[in-house]
Amino acid sequence: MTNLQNAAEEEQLAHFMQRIERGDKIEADDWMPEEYRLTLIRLISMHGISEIMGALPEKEWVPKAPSLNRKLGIMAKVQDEMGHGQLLLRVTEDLLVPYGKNRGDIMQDLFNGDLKFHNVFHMETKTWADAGIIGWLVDGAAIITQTNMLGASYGPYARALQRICAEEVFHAQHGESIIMALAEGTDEQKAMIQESLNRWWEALLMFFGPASKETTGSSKQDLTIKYKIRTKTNEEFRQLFFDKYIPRILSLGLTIPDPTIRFDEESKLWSYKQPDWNEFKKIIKNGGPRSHARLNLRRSSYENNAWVRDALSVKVT
Ligand SMILES: CC(C)(COP(=O)(O)OP(=O)(O)OC[C@H]1O[C@@H](n2cnc3c(N)ncnc32)[C@H](O)[C@@H]1OP(=O)(O)O)[C@@H](O)C(=O)NCCC(=O)NCCSC(=O)Cc1ccccc1
Repeated sequence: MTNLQNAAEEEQLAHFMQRIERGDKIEADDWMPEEYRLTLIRLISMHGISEIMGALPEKEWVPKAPSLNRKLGIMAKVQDEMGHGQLLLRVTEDLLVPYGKNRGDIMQDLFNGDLKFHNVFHMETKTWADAGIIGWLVDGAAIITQTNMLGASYGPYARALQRICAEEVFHAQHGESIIMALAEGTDEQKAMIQESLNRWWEALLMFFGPASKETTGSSKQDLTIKYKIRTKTNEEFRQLFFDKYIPRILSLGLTIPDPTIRFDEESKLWSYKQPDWNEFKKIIKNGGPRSHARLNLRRSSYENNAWVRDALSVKVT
């Protein structure tokens, strides 16, 4: 590369960073550095595919919901999550244009194990309380990370998140309503929530990702903050989750399954028992209790529906 080309590229990059600094929205066909494009592809494809895989744990409870109203509610939620996934895969597809890849390739990356989905969706849903905990606390956690990105520098993602976040608020209310009904129920129902919370607690802490790269060997937090895709670190998100949900959990008479957890008045931070990050690494490499079953289900429904994609892609002359 000549000195002239180098200088032109540096100027282009400086101009891009000025746009980021002054809060411009970057659009799909604007020039962007490859690092920015790859950061977005990694984040949004994982988010999108997690929404799709995230519909499966609750889908298992559609036939077993305890009333018709609950069945309608959980079915609507499952549909919404699949819709979020489709929307986000479309946003990713535009970013993939220079690499000649599309949504089908993202799905293949999932099946090949090259694309991860969020740790919580590898877990079992053993009881109806699990359906409530997912809506109340997993969606609650998702609202914390996703509302932080409503102002993201990448316009198409920020706009998609407006709709997604609005719907996630309904999902959290749906989950809260399941939990409130159980909390006002029999001793057995109350025990069911506590047992579910005990099993989900570690997964909920892991949801926000490790605090630093020492845990997994890599962290993209600095990049997403540098490019103003988000403003807070993984640990700041986890602390916001504690601030919001610990008082609510305790007010229902439940116990946090961590006897060491406490709020430090001086630092204004919660100290808590770290989840098992080695287990986290295993789960996100598709070694969780339901990873294979859910991937198999996704693969077979993708294959069974191939005829619909084929029919839609036929050009009528
Ligand atoms: C903040 C964070 C969660 C993590 O920050 P990052 O910058 O991504 O991570 P960082 O670089 O610090 O980590 C180092 C390494 O660890 C990986 N890793 C980290 N955490 C996880 C994890 N939890 N699970 C698995 N892997 C994780 C990470 O990829 C990286 O791996 P690499 O080295 O690249 O191979 C971010 O992904 C985010 O905001 N995402 C957008 C929102 C979103 O996706 N929402 C969730 C889905 S929607 C939802 O829930 C709604 C719903 C509810 C109910 C039912 C259905 C649907």
